[in-house]
Amino acid sequence: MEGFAPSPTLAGIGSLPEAAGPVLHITGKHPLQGHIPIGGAKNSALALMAGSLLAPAACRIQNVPRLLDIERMGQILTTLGVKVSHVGHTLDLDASSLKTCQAPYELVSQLRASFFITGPLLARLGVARVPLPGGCAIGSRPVDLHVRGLQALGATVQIEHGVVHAYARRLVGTRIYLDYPSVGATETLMMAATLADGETVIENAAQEPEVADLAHFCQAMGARIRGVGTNTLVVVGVPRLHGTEYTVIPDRIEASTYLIAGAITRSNLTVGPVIPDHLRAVIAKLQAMGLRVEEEGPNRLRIAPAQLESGWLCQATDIQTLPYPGFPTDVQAPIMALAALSEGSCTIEETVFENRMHHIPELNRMGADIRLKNRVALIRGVPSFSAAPVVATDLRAGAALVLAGLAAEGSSTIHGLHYIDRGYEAIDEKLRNVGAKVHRGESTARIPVTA
Ligand SMILES: CC(=O)N[C@H]1[C@@H](OP(=O)(O)OP(=O)(O)OC[C@H]2O[C@@H](n3ccc(=O)[nH]c3=O)[C@H](O)[C@@H]2O)O[C@H](CO)[C@@H](O)[C@@H]1O
Ligand SMILES: C=C(OP(=O)(O)O)C(=O)O
Repeated sequence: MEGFAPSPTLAGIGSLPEAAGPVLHITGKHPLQGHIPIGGAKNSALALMAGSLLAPAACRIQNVPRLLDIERMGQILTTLGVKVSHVGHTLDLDASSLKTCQAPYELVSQLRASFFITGPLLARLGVARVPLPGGCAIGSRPVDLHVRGLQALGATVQIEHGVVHAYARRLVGTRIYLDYPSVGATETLMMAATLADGETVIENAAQEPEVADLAHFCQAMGARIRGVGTNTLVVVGVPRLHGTEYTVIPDRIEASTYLIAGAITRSNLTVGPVIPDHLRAVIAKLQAMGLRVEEEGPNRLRIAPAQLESGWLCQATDIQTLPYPGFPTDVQAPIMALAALSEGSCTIEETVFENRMHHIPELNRMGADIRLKNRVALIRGVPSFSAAPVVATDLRAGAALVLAGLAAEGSSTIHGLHYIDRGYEAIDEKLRNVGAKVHRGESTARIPVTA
C-alpha cells in the first residue's frame, strides 16, 4: 500500500516503511486450545460488493467480515451513490440510483479490489473512471489483463493521469484468452460480460473459490454463467440483473492462518466453518510437514501436533505458490513462519507475485535462518524463535509475524497492525479466546526498519 524504497541489504526486496500506530503485543509459547471461528472470505465479499453495482436494486450479503478493506470498499460504493449499511455481518447494498461513475483516488489507492468496480460500472452505465488501484505492495500488479479484456468486449479504454477511463455504448460478447489466470481480471470481465450483448467466453480463467463465489452471486442476480469453478467461463449477457440475498463463503486464508497458529504452538485446535475442499493444498502441505489435520464433520478442521521422534515441531517440505488449486500465495508468508521452525532445510517459491517476501528480514530478526534468491526463500530450520520488535509490511507478512510471535520465547511487538486489520477480523480476540497472550497497543515510536 505504501511506497517502498530500495533495500540496502536485500536486493529485490525493498526496504520497509517506518512503523507507528497500532501494535500487537504477543507473549509466545502458550499452548492454544479450543475452537477459532472463521469469518466470511474478504476477497469474496469485496468482489460481491463490486458486483452489487450491476443491478438497480437492493442486495443483502450475509457473512461479511468486519474489516478495514470492507469498510473502505463501502466508502467507495457510497461515493458512487450506493446506499450501504453494515450491521453485524450483514451488509445491505442498494445501487438503485448511481450518481457518478468516478471513484475517489484516496480510497481506490488503498485496496486492489476497488478496481473491480470498473467492469460492473462500465456494463451498467457505459462509462467508468477508476484510478489505478492500490493493495498490498507485493509486486507491480498491473491491470493490463483487465484493460485488454474490456477492450475485447468493445470498450474504449485510456489511462490518463493515473485514472482508467473506460467507455462503451454497448459491450459485445467475445472470446477472451487470459495470458495468466488473474483473479481480479477474471472477476472484472465476468461481471462486465453479464450485461453484454451475446456470449463471452473467458479462457484460462482463474478458478479460485472467490471467483466461483462471485459467479454464484451474479447467478443469484439473474446472470447466465456456465463453467463456474473451471478455467473456461461462458457468460451469456442478459439485459438486466435483479437484487438478491447471498451468503459469502468462509475465508480459506483466515482458516489456513489459524491452522498454522495451532501447528506453530504445538496445539490441538479446531477451526470452522470451512469448506475443506478449498484448503486441500494447505492441508496437504501441513500433513507433509508431519502435522495431523483432520476433518471433523463437514465444515470443521482439527489440527494436532506432529509427533516426531526428534522432538522438532515439524519436518521441512518444499512449497511453491500457484494459482488455485495450487498452494495459495496468500498463505506463503504464514507457512514460512512454520517452515522456519522445521527439522531440515526447504525452499518456498513465490510464483504469483514477484516481490512478496518482505517478511523474511523480520522473521530473521526473530531467529529464523532464511535467505532469498530471486523468488525462492532458502530456509534452514531453527529449533526456536526469540521475541523481538518487528514490522508488518503487508497483510500476510503481518500474519506471519503474529504466528512467529506465538511461537517465540518472550514478548514480541508487531508494528503495522493496521495491515493485519485489513484482512483478519478481531485477530487479537480470536487468539485470546483460545489461550494466546495477545493484546493491542499503540506505538508512537517511528522505527526505520532495515533487513
Ligand atoms: C482482492 C483480491 O481478491 N486479492 C487477491 C487477488 O489479487 P489480484 O486479483 O490482484 O491477483 P491476480 O490474480 O490478478 O494477480 C496474479 C498475478 O497476475 C499479475 N497480473 C494481474 C492482473 C493484470 O492485469 N496483469 C497482471 O500481470 C499480477 O501482477 C500477479 O503477478 O488474487 C491474488 C492471487 O490469488 C491474491 O493474492 C489476492 O489476495
Ligand atoms: C494480497 C491481498 O490483498 P490485496 O489483493 O487486496 O492486496 C491478500 O488478501 O493477501
